[in-house]
Amino acid sequence: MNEFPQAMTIAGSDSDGSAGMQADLHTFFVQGVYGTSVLTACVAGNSYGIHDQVLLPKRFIDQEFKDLAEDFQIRAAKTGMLANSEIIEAVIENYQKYDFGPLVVDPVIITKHGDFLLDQEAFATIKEKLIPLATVLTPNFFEAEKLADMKIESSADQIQAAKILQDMGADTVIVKGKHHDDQQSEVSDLVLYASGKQEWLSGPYYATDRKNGSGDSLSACITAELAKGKDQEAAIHTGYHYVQAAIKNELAVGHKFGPVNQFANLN
Ligand SMILES: Nc1ncnc2c1ncn2[C@@H]1O[C@H](COP(=O)(O)OP(=O)(O)O)[C@@H](O)[C@H]1O
Ligand SMILES: Cc1ncc(COP(=O)(O)OP(=O)(O)O)c(N)n1
Repeated sequence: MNEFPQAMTIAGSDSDGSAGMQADLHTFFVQGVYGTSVLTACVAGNSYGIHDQVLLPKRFIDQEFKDLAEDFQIRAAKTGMLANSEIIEAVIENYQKYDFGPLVVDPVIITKHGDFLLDQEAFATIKEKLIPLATVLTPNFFEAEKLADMKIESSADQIQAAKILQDMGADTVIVKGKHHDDQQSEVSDLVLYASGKQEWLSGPYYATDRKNGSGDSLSACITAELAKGKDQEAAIHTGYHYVQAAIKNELAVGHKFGPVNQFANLN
């Protein structure tokens, strides 16, 4: 009993299944990990965009954590959409109360199509209270700019932002590369490990409209691998290759901006 690897996503539901909790649970499944979930918010949307959001009350979030803590042996967890300071504080309080293993923090601020999923007033709470709990922090370049309070225009800036975020208390920081220019040939993510070791994970730039949920899939795959007992470096490498395959092998669902293809990683 209870030996099967179990992980937890603390995130919002994205109704079109491309990102958020759905992407996390798809990824856990594909990676052979049992997925549990603490739902923070519900987002109504489809491949054309997001059209409404509803946030869940703290008492319900507290109950979700309590129920999972009492019954499951969760070995790793990740955060996604946390919406505002009240929800972030509730997540931190519960995370510190129970033992859910290492925490992957995906500091979701905005989707790649410009919809905000976090109130601006919550940036300080993420920086001061959530980042210090992160085993692995996975900002995209925009989130890294906001949280490190600097512009990222070069590889040196990517490293500098990672150092600033590590100084806030995260163990390992992945500052994901820019990918917004159809003229670019490569995308490079920078990993700054707790030891100080730096590693560039680079691959081809894919000019596709089917990459919703790329960031969630990366952080969820790292979480799944940590839940299986993999070390950070191995978990990050697996996560990176998982997302590369999911972007490269397009999946035709939805009519506009589709999801990355989690099925590409099924054996
Ligand atoms: N067009 C692309 N071509 C190649 N890799 C990409 C592309 N878009 C995203 N990635 C990769 O997907 C992963 C998630 O990054 P990103 O999309 O920036 O996260 P987020 O969804 O949080 O914005 C990273 O490893 C990044 O390098
Ligand atoms: C409910 C919900 N949570 C998170 C996201 C954003 O997902 P992410 O993978 O970080 O970014 P995109 O690649 O989808 O922009 C979301 N859309 N919905």
